[in-house]
Amino acid sequence: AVRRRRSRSLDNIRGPPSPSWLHGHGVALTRQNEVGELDFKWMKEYGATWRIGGHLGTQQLMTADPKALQHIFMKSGYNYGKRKDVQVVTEMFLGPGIVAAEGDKHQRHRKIMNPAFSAPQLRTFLSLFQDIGLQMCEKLKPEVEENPDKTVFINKWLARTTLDIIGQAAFDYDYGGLSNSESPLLKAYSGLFLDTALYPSKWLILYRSLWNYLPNFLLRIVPYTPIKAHNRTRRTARTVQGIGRELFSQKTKEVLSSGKADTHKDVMSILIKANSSEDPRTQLAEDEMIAEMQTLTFAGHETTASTLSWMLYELVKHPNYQAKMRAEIKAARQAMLARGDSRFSMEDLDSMTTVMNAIKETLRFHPIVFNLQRYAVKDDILPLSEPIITTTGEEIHAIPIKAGQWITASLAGYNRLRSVWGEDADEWNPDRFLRIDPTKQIRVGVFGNLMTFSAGIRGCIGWRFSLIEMQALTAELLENFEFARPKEDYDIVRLPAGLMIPVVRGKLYELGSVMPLRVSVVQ
Ligand code: HEM
Repeated sequence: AVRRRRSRSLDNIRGPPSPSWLHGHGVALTRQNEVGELDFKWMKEYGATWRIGGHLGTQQLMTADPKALQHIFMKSGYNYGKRKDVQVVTEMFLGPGIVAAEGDKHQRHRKIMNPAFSAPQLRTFLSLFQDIGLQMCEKLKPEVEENPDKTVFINKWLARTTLDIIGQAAFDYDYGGLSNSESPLLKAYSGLFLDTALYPSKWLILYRSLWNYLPNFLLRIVPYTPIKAHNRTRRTARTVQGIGRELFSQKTKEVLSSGKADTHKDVMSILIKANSSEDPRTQLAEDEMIAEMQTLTFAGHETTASTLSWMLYELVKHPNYQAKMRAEIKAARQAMLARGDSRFSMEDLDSMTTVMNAIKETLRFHPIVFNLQRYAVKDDILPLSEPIITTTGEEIHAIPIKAGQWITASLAGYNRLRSVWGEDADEWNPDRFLRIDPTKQIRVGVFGNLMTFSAGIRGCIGWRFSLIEMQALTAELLENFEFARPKEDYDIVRLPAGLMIPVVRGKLYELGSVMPLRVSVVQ
């Protein structure tokens, strides 16, 4: 820590004064009234890159700059690593899988997982997404028909739906999200972010920062510190692991028994096949494979459900756009029926421009992963596309970075840059994608020049899965239902709880994370 303090290299970068020597801005960032509140404020004051206070008087760089993000995530390989505290917390949640792995180890995980996430493979899941989407509609319909004024917590319905989708697509297994309200997984995940990641205490924040200075053998012990958030995390992880272990041994037997290998198309079977044909020295171990299942279950459901919830929230605020999307879906349905098909093909869904733009705009405006933490593995020069003015009044286009420097990538900030998204970047307006020319933007991210799925070798492996799922579910939802403001006047805020979660202002402890909407059946 002393060495890091001495090697401060950001003295000439402007930024807000640190509110505390002990915590820096660590506490303030977790206490924002809304996700992005501080990022947007600081961007207005200092430009797209600025300095914030770290723990024990250290400095951190925060950036939303396109070129800087491209450099960190897409051009530097593993030179900007995940911090140890982030790795340990991730491993507590998800086990020793792809998200916690670093360097060569990560490459090994990614190599085994990549084949299961190719575009042709994912397209085969479309009819599954549509089936489960329809099941959700069939279950929701009687509830809203019976009581048209009923307020529906749509995020809960979507989470149950996406849990079933990931269960079937990834493991050919029914998690019972829609059919069983007592589903052990639903129970384990319910309220998880509120219990483990919202408003961590000052001491927990500091304690975790200090993990970065501990030797690896001690890092194996810290998750067992008897802290409520850690206990809850490990309990949830144990439940998911238990199911994963059973499924894994069953699947391994099925897939590796002769003659059955090619009949299984779920992600896990593909992974087991890919792993078995690897050189034994680079194969994933059983606990790593089980961690992959934990990861897919966790990363593969709440993320998509949450993004869809935010899209419906915006569609309630923009009823004309909602009507435009419904008309587009209906027209596509008629064309599809006229040619003798009974289901939308991937081409049909891809041709729905207003739907796709609403999804893209929601990913931009409401990035559920709103920032990512990294540290510089070695000295470097960080290039900027948006030059900044230093404390001495000089304009600079690059920042020297010392090895060990902590950097926070503001995904929420980048997604609101006026230079990239236009003067109306602070408004939800899907039509911006009709006017934006992506070839004139600096290329970042894996999709639509957005940073929401991150980028490069550690970018979201499931982005295409999620996109097809959102396209299919949106078509089903909007064709069947209309979404409007609930009778009660709810003020929704975006709280930082690891992921960005929707909460009714003033009702956090009463309702938990909810997205209340009025839902009626389209006549
Ligand atoms: C709207 C939906 C989603 C969003 C916004 C999202 C976002 C992200 C982000 C920002 C990362 C980088 C995390 C980091 O560097 O620490 C990531 C990684 C990952 N995501 Fe997603 N994700 C979504 C859906 C999914 C789905 C559906 C799956 C699986 C089916 C998935 C699986 C993963 C995995 C396995 C990683 C780790 C990749 C690696 O480290 O190489 N995600 N995601």
